[in-house]
Amino acid sequence: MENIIETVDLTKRYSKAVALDSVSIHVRQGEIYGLIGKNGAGKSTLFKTMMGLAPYSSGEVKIFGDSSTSGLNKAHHRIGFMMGAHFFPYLSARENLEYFRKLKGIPDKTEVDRVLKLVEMEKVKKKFKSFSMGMKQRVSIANALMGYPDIVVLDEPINGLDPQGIADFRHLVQKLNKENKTTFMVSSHILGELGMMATRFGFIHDGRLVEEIDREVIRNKTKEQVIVKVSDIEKATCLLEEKFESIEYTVNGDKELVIMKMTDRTDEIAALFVQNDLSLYKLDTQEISIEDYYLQLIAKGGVNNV
Ligand SMILES: Nc1ncnc2c1ncn2[C@@H]1O[C@H](COP(=O)(O)OP(=O)(O)OP(=O)(O)O)[C@@H](O)[C@H]1O
Repeated sequence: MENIIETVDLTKRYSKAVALDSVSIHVRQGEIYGLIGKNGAGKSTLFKTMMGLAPYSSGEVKIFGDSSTSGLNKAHHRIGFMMGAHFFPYLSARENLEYFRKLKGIPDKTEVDRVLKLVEMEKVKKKFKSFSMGMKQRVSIANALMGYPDIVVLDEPINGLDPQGIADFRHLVQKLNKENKTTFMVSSHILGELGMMATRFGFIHDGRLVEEIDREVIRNKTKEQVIVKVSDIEKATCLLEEKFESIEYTVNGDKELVIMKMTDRTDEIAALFVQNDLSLYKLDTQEISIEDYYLQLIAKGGVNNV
């Protein structure tokens, strides 16, 4: 698959802070790319530099394979972008979107109705200022979808949505991705929700992209853990290292071991501990959540052997 958005060693410094530190992302055509990071990780800065709204200190931004200023200007017109929900307070959703339709030069007058229906806001008549946070987000998402953009970039679109709104949003993104082949790039600090939606992830932490990974690859990696609770963790790890060459494990607390890629050898592990007089309180295989995967990744500074 072709990279539709790419950054090469993109670095952005504010006077003191390094907001982006040599970030190289690769968003491929047709995917739903989840950009995951805590508050302050650099997600908004990445979007702003990608969209030409903030200058960067060094590196390169390429959209549709073009990094020239004129190429990027053209590309930005093919991207629906949402960052916050900033609209005229005394206008309705329809009036606000009508304003942006004209501003964006979209000739089709039915477009406002189409996108309002997509976010289930077509019947709302009241003014923007009296909207709930979730309604504001919906209008903002609708605005990004106007004009059938090839790429839709959404900065924290889930913020303020209730659980039903989050589920609706997920279905909408998946539907547009499938039916219109729209590429999505969506950021969030709530990984659980994007975990159910994105086909690929970029994990960003302290301005660095720590990993880019397909959902399927994470799924395979997170399937293979054996969780062991045992009376003497130190002895258990010594036994494991003696018996199994290049075993990978982490220790949770003082009594739980998480052993990677050994789900087919649980009998041997149990026998090893019992024969060496260890009390085995638990031996289980489990799939870890993408959230746990991410937390482990961050804890290890970006190298995950899960
Ligand atoms: N205009 C600015 N001037 C100085 N520092 C800034 C500015 N904008 C962002 N930063 C800093 O850059 C870093 C990245 O911020 P950014 O807003 O991109 O993070 P984020 O991942 O989008 O988080 P959030 O979800 O909280 O917005 C932070 O340390 C932030 O304080």
